[in-house]
Amino acid sequence: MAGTNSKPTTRSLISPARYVQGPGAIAELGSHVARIGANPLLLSDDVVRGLTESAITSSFEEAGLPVRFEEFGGMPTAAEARRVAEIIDKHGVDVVVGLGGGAAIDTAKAAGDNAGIRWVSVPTAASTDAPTSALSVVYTEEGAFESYRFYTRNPDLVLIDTRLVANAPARFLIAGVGDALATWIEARAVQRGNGPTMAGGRATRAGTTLARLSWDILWEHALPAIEAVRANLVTPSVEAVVEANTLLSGLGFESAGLAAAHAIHDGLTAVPHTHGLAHGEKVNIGSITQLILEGAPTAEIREFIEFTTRVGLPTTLTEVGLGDVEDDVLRTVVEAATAPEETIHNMPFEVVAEDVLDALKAVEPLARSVRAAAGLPEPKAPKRH
Ligand SMILES: NC(=O)c1ccc[n+]([C@@H]2O[C@H](COP(=O)([O-])OP(=O)(O)OC[C@H]3O[C@@H](n4cnc5c(N)ncnc54)[C@H](O)[C@@H]3O)[C@@H](O)[C@H]2O)c1
Ligand SMILES: [Zn+2]
Repeated sequence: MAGTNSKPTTRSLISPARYVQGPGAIAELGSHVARIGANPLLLSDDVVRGLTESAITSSFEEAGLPVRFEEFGGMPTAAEARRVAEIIDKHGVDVVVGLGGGAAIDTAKAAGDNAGIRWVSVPTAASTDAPTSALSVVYTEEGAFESYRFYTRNPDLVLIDTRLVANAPARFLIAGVGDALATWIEARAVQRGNGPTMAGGRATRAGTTLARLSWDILWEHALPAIEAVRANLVTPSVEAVVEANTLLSGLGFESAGLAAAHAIHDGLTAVPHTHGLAHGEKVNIGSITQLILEGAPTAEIREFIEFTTRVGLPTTLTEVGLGDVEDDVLRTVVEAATAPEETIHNMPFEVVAEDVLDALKAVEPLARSVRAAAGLPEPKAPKRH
C-alpha cells in the first residue's frame, strides 16, 4: 500500500462503478441513485444545499426517493464521520451522497463505510480529484493531515454537473488544475521506481496513461476553461478540464500512485500558515518542490512554474504564507512530509528531510526569477483568514 517500500508484483486499477458529467447532470441524480438505494442521505454544507436543493428535490421526487439533507460540519475528521454514521443508522439510510467539495465527499465515504452502506460523490466544483477514489483524507480538528483511510470499494456513482462548476468561483477550478497536474508528475516518479500505488499493487499501463492524459488535457485547455468559468460559461474546454480534474486525475492518482508532491502538501498542512489555502493550491507547491527534488530539466521546471502562475496557482512560498518564516516552520513541514508512512518514499530514490528542506527553500528564488523573466507579477502573501 501507499508509502511502503515493498515492491508488489501484481498490477491493479480500481474505479467507481459509473461516472456521469455534463451541464444539467444533477437532474439525472435521482434516477441514478434509485438504482443504488431507496433511502438516501445528502451530506452538504448550507452553501451547497442552497445551490442544489431545488434541482435535487425535483429529481428525487421524480425517481420516488425521499429528500433528506444533513449539514456537513466542515472538517473531514473521524469524529464527523462517526456523527454522520449515527444519523445514517438512525434513519435506516442505505446510500449516502457526498455533495460539495472534497471535504464533504470524503466524509460521506467515511460515514458510509462506518455504517456499512454504499456511497455516491456529487462534486459541485471541480476542485479536487477526491470524488472517484476509494479513500478519504482524514484531518485533525485543527486542519492538519492525519491519515489516509482506505476502503474496499470506490463510490458507486460520481456525478458532476458542469453548469454548477461553471457557476462556482473560478478559484475552485484553478485549485483542481493544481491537484490534477500533480497526478502525472507523481505517477511518472512512481513508474520510474516501480513503486506501489494507492490502489495497492503496481500501476497498470491504463492507470499511468490516464494520469498522462489528464496532464495533456490541462496544458491544452486549462487557460481557456478558466476564462470561460470566470464568465460562467460551459465550453468544450470546461468539459475537458472537469474530466481531467475529476475522473482522469482521480483514476490516475489512485491507480498510478502518489509520490513527493502530495506528501509535501500534507507537510504544508502541519503548519497553520497555509490553512486558508485550497488543497490544489498547496499541492502546486508540492509539485514544484518535487520537480526540484528530482532534478528535473531546468526548462521543464521553468515552464511548469510559468504555466501554473498563469493558471492562477501559487508558485512561491510567499503565496502560501511561508514567505518569511523561521527555519523551524519549514522544518516542521518537511518532517511531516517525510514521515515513514508518507508517499514521498515512493520516489525512485531515498528521500530525507534535509533534501526536501533545500528543495522547498529553492522554490522561492527560482519562481521569482521565472516570473520576472516572463513578465509575470511579483508574488503576494495570502490574506489572513
Ligand atoms: N479522498 C481523496 O482521494 C482526495 C483527493 C484530493 C483531495 N481530497 C481532500 O479534499 C479536500 C479539499 O476539497 P476542496 O478543495 O473541494 O475544499 P472543501 O471541500 O473544503 O470546500 C470547498 C468549499 O467550496 C464550497 N463550494 C462547493 N461547491 C460550490 C459551488 N458550486 N459554488 C460555491 N461554493 C461551492 C463549499 O461550500 C466549501 O466551502 C481536502 O480535505 C483534501 O484532503 C481528497
Ligand atoms: Zn490531491
